[in-house]
Amino acid sequence: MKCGIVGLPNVGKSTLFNCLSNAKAQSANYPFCTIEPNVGTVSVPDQRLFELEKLVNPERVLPAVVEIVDIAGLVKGASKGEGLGNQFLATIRECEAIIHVLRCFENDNIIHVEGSVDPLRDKDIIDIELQLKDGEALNKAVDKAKKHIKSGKKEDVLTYEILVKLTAFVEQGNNAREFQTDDFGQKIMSEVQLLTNKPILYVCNVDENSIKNGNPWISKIEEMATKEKAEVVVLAAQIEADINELDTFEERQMFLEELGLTEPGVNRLIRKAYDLLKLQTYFTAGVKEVRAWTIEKGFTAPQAAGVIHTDFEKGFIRAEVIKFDDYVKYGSEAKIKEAGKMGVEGKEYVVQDGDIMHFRFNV
Ligand SMILES: Nc1ncnc2c1ncn2[C@@H]1O[C@H](COP(=O)(O)OP(=O)(O)OP(=O)(O)O)[C@@H](O)[C@H]1O
Ligand SMILES: [Mg+2]
Repeated sequence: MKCGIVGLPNVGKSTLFNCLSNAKAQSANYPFCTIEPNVGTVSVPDQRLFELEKLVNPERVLPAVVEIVDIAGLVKGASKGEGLGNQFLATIRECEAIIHVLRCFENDNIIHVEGSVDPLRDKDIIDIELQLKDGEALNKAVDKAKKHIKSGKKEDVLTYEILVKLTAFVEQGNNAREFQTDDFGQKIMSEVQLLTNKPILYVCNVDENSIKNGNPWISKIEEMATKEKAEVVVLAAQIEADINELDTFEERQMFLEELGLTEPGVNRLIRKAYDLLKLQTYFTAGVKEVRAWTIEKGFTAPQAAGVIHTDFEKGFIRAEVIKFDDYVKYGSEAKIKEAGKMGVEGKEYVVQDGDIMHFRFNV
């Protein structure tokens, strides 16, 4: 599961990537600094892990991770191969969700490829390029679907009709994710793997001052995002990157507090990205290791077990489930059992966010 960071050149994508990830990307004040995509894994901050650590006292703690890709900047004409055009778009296609960075900071020393700060205009530039690319893909899909309607099958006719409507919708300058359709339409749409149908989250990259005093662009971006049913995160990538460089936790905390923050803005971003990918967490807790595992929402117990090892899924017998709140309330597995709070669940059980799981299986 990957999240791609997109935006115009020189808006702070690599700076953001560096605050998020252990991998380091080159970030500098010139457009097209990034050419090859940078890939990094990001730990998902989760307070519950700290609480379980206190209770279980394990040898190690492993958080959930998501993969983040820092992509080259996109310019007008990218869909026709301008800038790093097509390569850029291919990388986005491989991502399951998009983080779109919008420059909201003024700084005359940092080149803006459009000559001025206007994040809504910038957003439109990117949207148009992605829509053009989707238009190409859709026209091909329509041609293909047209051949199938000769079969006379109702489903084929419907597919064709939906694709024609969707193509017109996108060609009129809309993102596919806003197309109103039923489940069947959604399925058809997902098969075309459109760039503008990926779930999206906007990052307002502001300066330090805006964190304390606000920034006029934020409300405009929020308004736009509400219409799109997308999420917005406001953060100052440069200052967060600087804070990240500090050696001790105490120092970092002190600087954050000076900004009026209790945690880095990127933590909020990671959690939202995790949500955007429709992911959730369950835990395993033992003396050797307390660990967060990533599953898709709706996974059953055997599917969740399969994330640890395929044998766990194949040989699944049952799962013992403790609710996180019970773990904290009773303090140990023994006491939870005593209180009759350990659930025993079968193959049909749908794992809930925060469940602490033990799997019984044979191979
Ligand atoms: N919030 C911010 N406030 C001030 N300066 C910033 C902020 N975020 C990033 N910058 C500066 O903007 C410049 C461009 O940043 P960065 O290299 O991260 O952009 P990019 O989007 O990755 O660009 P490219 O598309 O060329 O790879 C850097 O000099 C960085 O220090
Ligand atoms: Mg970059």
